[in-house]
Amino acid sequence: MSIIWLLLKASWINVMVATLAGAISGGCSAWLIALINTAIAQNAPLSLLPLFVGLAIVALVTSSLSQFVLIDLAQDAVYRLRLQLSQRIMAAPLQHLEQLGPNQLLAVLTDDVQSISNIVFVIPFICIDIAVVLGCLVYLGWLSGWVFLAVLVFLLGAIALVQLLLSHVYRYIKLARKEIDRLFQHFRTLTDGIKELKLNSQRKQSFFDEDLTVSTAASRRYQKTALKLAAVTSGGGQILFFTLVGLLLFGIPQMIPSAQAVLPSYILTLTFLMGPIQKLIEQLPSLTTANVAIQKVTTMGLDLAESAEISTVVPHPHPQRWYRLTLEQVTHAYHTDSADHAFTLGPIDLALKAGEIVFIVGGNGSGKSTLAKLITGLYMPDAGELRLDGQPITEANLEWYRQHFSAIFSDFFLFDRLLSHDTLTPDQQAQRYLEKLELDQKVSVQDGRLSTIALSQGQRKRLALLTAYLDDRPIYLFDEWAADQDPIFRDIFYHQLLQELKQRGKTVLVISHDDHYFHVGDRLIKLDQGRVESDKWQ
Ligand SMILES: Nc1ncnc2c1ncn2[C@@H]1O[C@H](COP(=O)(O)OP(=O)(O)OP(=O)(O)O)[C@@H](O)[C@H]1O
Repeated sequence: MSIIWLLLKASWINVMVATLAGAISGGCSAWLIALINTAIAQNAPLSLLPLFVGLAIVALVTSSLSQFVLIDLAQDAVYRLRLQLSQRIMAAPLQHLEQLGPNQLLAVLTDDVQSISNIVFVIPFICIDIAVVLGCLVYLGWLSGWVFLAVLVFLLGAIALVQLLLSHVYRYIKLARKEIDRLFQHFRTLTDGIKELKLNSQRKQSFFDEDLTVSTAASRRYQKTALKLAAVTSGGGQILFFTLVGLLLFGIPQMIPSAQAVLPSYILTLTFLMGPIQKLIEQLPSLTTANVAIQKVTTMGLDLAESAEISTVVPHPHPQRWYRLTLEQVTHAYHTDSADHAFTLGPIDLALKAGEIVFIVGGNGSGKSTLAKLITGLYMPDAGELRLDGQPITEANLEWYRQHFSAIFSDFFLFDRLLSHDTLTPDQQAQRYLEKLELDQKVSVQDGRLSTIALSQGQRKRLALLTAYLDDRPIYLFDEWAADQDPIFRDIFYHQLLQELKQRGKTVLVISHDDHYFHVGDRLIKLDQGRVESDKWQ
């Protein structure tokens, strides 16, 4: 049923057009059957030929129209679903996405959307088959009210039985879908942890036997059970169909003697119906899978939409001037399953001035990156307030606020497409920076794209710095940027690049463990267990 809602939401007018065209096509098909019955009874008089040809043409044209409308509708629905989900992911708060984890998001974006897309492909054919079945039922009703009533009672019983079997299919498909989340997690281990797996055969074997095989086997078990139940349902449907034909042939003449005359027409119509009914039954497992997928996508979509940040138009996407950024009693807690190990940052009071080089230091897990995410607006404080030049940062101006920052986190992502806001083209600007970062022998830029990003970690970080330079934001944040640099370039970074940024009026926040270089900062903020332990100007 969810699939119908998906289509109705896409465009109920088109659903109506398709339904009407499908109904006409189904009606014409039923009429054709009636005509064939009449023709057989009357030795096929030629006077019936024009009607026969006309009905066949109308049935074909309306069925094609209905299919075209449904093809557009269904493919548009999947298109919108993909974009809407991606937009919702982009709009969801970072912490919420971190809690969900990449596996769940990927499973929905790939597996579920694919299941929906698969069924959407056959929806037009399913609808035409339904229209033909309904049209024929109307014809059967017209042939004989009593026989139709008997057939209807039988069909309702059969549908209830099929529905019962389907509810079990649904249960197993849901269980199989649950395993998919776990499988995606293992696939990520396979791709991201391949080096570690290759180097440790014991770990590789235990991962393969105890994680990957267990999940894959569970998924196979549930899928097999679901498909076998679906096969039983399909076989049951066929048996029920033959039971109905038998009932009509041998039972009805005993119960309703007057119906004897219409029975040949009934049997012919039901035999004609066998094709569409069989096809409908064959689609049941895919329909059930798609419904489970739609439920998953809807739940995830609603969950993301509920937590979505307010989308705002940023009035000045490249802000340059600011004077004072303050954090007042700001706190942030990570919500984990175990309350004993939950980490809380703050309350923190800080005032940052434009044009400073500020070092944020402290031991592992002291909260430096968490503080960086709060300062850059990636996390909203649980309590307390951020203010930029006295203006409180709320959801309404968060997007604008974030545009003040260019950050390279330790788990940075490198885009190969460059953006530039200068009068120079990105290629010209980037070439200058490539030389400065000693990468011009390795990488070139053409049409705003880097020729390669397959480089060493230190070189990739230099490319990230290049994109940050091109961003040209007023505040730069580097989270352990120099950790992967060779001693010579590390020295260039602390002594030359940071100073150049300062001379250009930029504020630079540097998270660092390089205590040899702490002295190059104007200020040193030391964190310990989520609190500011010391804050010194030097
Ligand atoms: N996504 C997360 N979910 C739950 N807890 C987290 C998450 N990220 C960090 N933490 C917790 O917050 C604490 C502070 O982490 P944070 O990354 O801010 O420290 P850090 O000072 O940057 O450490 P390091 O020097 O090792 O990079 C950690 O001890 C961890 O327990």
